[in-house]
Amino acid sequence: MTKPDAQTPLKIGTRGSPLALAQAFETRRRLMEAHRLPEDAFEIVIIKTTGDDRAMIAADRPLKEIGGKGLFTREIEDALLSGRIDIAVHSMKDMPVAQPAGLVLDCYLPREDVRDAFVSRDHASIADLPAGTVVGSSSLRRRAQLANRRPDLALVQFRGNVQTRLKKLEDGVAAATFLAMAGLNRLGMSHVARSAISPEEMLPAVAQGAIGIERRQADAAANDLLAAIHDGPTGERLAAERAFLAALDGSCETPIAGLAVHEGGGLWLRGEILRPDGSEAIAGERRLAVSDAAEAGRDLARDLLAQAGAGFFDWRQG
Ligand SMILES: NCc1[nH]cc(CCC(=O)O)c1CC(=O)O
Repeated sequence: MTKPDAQTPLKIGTRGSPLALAQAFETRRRLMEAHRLPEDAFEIVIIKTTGDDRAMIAADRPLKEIGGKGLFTREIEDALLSGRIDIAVHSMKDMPVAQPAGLVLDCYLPREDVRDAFVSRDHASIADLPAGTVVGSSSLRRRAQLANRRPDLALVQFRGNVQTRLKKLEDGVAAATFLAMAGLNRLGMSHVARSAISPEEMLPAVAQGAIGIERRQADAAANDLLAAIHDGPTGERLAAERAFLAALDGSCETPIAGLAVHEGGGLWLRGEILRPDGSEAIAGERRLAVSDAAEAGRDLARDLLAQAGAGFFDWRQG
């Protein structure tokens, strides 16, 4: 394998937010350690995405209204395909279940904490929130789950990167919000979390806490480099979760939660779908062999869809 060096560094593409950069640095560190390469064998290339711009302009609108998940990945994938970058670092929870032709996304770093963090100055947990408290979140899943569990609370849209959202809390736009524990940990900001929310209370997003690294299918050198830092157990968990998501035709208009954990040599997969207003939630689980991840994920999705019945997805037309 031809290894990258200072003359021909491996170009690592990433968005420019502090969290995205922390993820790119972690990827570089793991590649340096696995291959005994110096830092200058890598170049971090920041790719500005349409999503970053539009999110800035329309900070108070739901993501689906400004163009959805793909907005944040399209330019990065174009940069990969054109050769401007060699690998791309992503939060797996933001990634569609299928990649464009010519690209592969099968390298995952060891997963961080999968839980959501409860963030608030005055309150210790969701249970601690008085009726009528204003909670900020623009995540369809978190909004639906909170409305389902606590219909007595008020929700406001709350988007932007971690720093922006914390500023909004400080400014009193809301009394509490949610962030991924993984993001806070990677930013060295775990102190911001008042408590971690258990998956029993709020099942996290599919792939939450996992970093994925995308490459060109034909790039054998990148394939070899990435194989050394891939975390197999994370791959097994995401295989089940993403099969579940794919079978639900998961778009960012659908509140979906899913989590697989290893248990007794196999996997325990839990899933939940909700109406966006929280008026109905349908949950289920499967215990499965690791080798059955794709089939079991699809099977759980079919089960939840059958329980949901006609009408559950009517809001999709709205
Ligand atoms: N949608 C934004 C996003 N994508 C990934 C993370 C956190 C890190 C992760 O889950 O890996 C976040 C922020 C958040 O939900 O607080």
